[in-house]
Amino acid sequence: MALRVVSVLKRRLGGPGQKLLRSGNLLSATQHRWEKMPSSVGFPVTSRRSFSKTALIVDVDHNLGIATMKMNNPPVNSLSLELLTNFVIDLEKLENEKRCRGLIITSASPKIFSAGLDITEMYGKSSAHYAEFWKAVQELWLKLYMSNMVVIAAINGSSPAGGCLISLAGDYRIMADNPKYTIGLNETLLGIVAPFWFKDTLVNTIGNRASEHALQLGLLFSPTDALRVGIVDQVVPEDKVQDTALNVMSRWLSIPDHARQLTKTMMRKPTVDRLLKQREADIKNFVSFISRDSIQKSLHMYMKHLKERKE
Ligand SMILES: CCCCC/C=C\CCCC/C=C/C(=O)SCCNC(=O)CCNC(=O)[C@H](O)C(C)(C)COP(=O)(O)OP(=O)(O)OC[C@H]1O[C@@H](n2cnc3c(N)ncnc32)[C@H](O)[C@@H]1OP(=O)(O)O
Repeated sequence: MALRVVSVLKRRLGGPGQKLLRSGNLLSATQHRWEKMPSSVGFPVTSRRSFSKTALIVDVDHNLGIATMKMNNPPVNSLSLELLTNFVIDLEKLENEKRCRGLIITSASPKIFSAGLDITEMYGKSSAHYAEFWKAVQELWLKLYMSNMVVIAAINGSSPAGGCLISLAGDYRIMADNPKYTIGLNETLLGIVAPFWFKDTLVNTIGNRASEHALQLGLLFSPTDALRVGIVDQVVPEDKVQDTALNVMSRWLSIPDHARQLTKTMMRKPTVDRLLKQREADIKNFVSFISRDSIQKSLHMYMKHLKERKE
């Protein structure tokens, strides 16, 4: 199957996309190599590099120009300060790899894409810790939302709150068709409020009315409902998520990088600028909000509820 997908990738880049690239004199080293491949054989992986850090496994296929990043923070891929920090470091590395044009984000442990922000980072800690944590959350969103790479979320499990934000920050979302999985910004269920830039990212994806409805009620959507409302772009059988991501990537990579990137910037920059203009104020706001006794109590109760569910 993987070879078939690679053939599709080569065919796609040999088509109109390739012509566009040629006319714009924009062929990247990776695409040159693709062009030389005879179409009857699968694409040999001659240059593959992996780096694995705590909580993140990154695999770069230089021939395809695609990196796959697997969140690997058991049991639920909660976004701890460490995971957020490593995520940002690895994104920067990939962004600087000229031949890496596409990124697929997924989970190393099927069933949970990511449980969102690590709640234990948000209660019973110092103000300095909350500030550091929030800065890392901001940093990841800023880097991901404005990435020069094509970013596809291969959502192979549940994806509440911060997990949903990571998916929304990408360019395209593919979710596994399993009614047990849910996705959405459910902050209000925890007694907290999605910050304005979480809200903006959702509004940019599904529009104002659907966002207001989803945010006020803290809705967690099944894959079918997520597709209906537009939170995800495609729902596919569980075992087809990765191949579909590669296939979709080939379509996106057939567009000349500079044109696609400028378009992405044009669409997203106003949203990003809103946070950049008030980044420090947003951190202060988070610290003061999360430090409130009532909020600390809500988070504590929520964690207790998560644990009691199992008993
Ligand atoms: C007006 C101004 C506003 C300014 C801004 C201020 C406010 C703050 C905004 C903050 C935005 C927050 C974003 C977030 O992402 S908050 C996190 C939201 N996440 C969730 O609600 C998900 C909670 N988890 C679950 O629903 C489930 O765990 C699951 C992901 C569906 C997985 O279910 P299952 O496989 O059954 O696993 P368990 O529930 O048994 O969980 C296993 C252990 O993991 C712990 N856990 C789960 N989620 C988290 C988490 N997010 N953080 C930390 N730990 C988590 C769970 O307690 C279990 O622990 P145990 O084994 O020790 O019992």
